[in-house]
Amino acid sequence: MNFGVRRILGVLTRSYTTMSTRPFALERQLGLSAVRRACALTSSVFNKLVKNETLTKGDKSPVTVGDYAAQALISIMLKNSFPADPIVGEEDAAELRAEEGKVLRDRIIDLANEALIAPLVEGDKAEWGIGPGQTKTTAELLDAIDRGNYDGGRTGRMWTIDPIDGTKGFLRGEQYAVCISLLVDAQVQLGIIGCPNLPVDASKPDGERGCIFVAVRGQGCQQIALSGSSETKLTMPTFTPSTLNFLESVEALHSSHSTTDTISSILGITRPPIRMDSQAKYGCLARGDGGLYLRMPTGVGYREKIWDHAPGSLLVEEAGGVVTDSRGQPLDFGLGRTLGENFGVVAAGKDVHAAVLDAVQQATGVKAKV
Ligand SMILES: Nc1ncnc2c1ncn2[C@@H]1O[C@H](COP(=O)(O)O)[C@@H](OP(=O)(O)O)[C@H]1O
Ligand SMILES: [Mg+2]
Ligand SMILES: [Mg+2]
Ligand SMILES: [Mg+2]
Repeated sequence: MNFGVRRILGVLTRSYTTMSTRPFALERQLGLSAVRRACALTSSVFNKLVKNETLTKGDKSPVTVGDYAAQALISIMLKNSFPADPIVGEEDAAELRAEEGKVLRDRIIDLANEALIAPLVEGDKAEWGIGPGQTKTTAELLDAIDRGNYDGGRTGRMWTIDPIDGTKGFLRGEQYAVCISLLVDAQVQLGIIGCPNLPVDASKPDGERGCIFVAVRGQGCQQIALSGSSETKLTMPTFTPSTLNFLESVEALHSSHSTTDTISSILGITRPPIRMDSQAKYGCLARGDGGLYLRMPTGVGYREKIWDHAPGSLLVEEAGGVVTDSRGQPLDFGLGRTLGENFGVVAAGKDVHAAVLDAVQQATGVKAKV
C-alpha cells in the first residue's frame, strides 16, 4: 500500500474511533466499576457491623467504617485515572488520624484494601489500580479520603462522592446508596447511584435486590442490576393526580412530612407517599415508581450538600423529568460544597412539575423567583 493511501486510511480509522467513543465513556465505565465495588464493600460491612464501628459527627449525623472505606476506595480509583480532578467528598479522615481513631482506622484500611484486591469482573481493568495485589498503605488510604476536601466551585472538572447516602437507612437495614457524579463547569455530566437493597423491579418487592442507576448528559438514564451487566433505558411515565404519588425522606428532620401532606391535598393526591432514605428516591422517580420527589426544609440554616443531589438530579433529567428548588430555580452546583441559596428540591415529570411548584407556593408561601 502506498504512503498516501495509508495516510488516508489512518485518518479515516482515527476519526471513526473518535466518533464511536461517546463523551465520558471512560469516566462512566470506571465510575460503574468503583460504585459496584463500593456496594459490595458496604453490603459486607452491614452484615458484620458491630456497634462501636459507628461515630457521631459534629452535626450529630452518623458515619460508619463503611462510609470511610467506600470513600477511600472510590477516591483511589478516581485518582489513578484522573489524577488532576478534584473531589468534593462527604467524609474526611481527621478523626481517624487521631490516636483514639486507631481501631476504627485499622478496620477501615482492611476493608478498603479487601475491596481494592477483589478479583476483576467484566468491565474492570487492572490499570485502574484494582485486582489481586493492589493494596495501599494506611497513609495512602487516609490521604485518599482527604482528597475529598475540595471546596467546589464554578469552573473545571470535579467529582462528588457520597460513599453511603442515607447512612441512617443503612444502619436500619433499609435503603441507602453509593453516589458519585462528575461536574464540568458546575454542570452535572455523569451521575451514578448504586442501591444494594433496592428491588430491581418495584412491582416485585420480594424479588431480586441491588441495582445501579447511571446517566451521562445527553445519553439517557439506564438501570443495571448489580448481579449483571445488561442495561435498561429508563423513561419517566406520565402521571395524573389519581396515579401520582410522592417519594420523600424517611427522616422527618430531613424533609417536612407535614408540608408534603398539605401539598398532597392541594394536588388532590390520594395515594400515600413512599418514604425511602437516600438518593434511591431519584432512581425510583426516574423509573416511575413514584411521580414526584419533594424535599422541603424543616428549619432555617441547613444547606443541602451538592453530593446529595448532583447524581440524582441528572438521572431524573435524563429520564425526561425536571429538577428545581421550591422557587423554581435550577439547583446551583457551582457555589461550593452546598447548594447555597437553593431552598428545597422539587423533582417531577415535565407534565406535573409546574403544578407541583404552584402547590408548594400555596402551601408554604414560598414565592417563585422570576
Ligand atoms: N436537617 C437536614 N435537612 C436536610 N437534609 C439533611 C439534614 N441533615 C442531614 N441531611 C442530609 O440528608 C441525607 C439523607 O437524605 P435522605 O433523608 O433523603 O435519606 C444525609 O446524607 P448522608 O446519609 O449521606 O449523611 C444528609 O446529608
Ligand atoms: Mg453523612
Ligand atoms: Mg448523603
Ligand atoms: Mg453519606
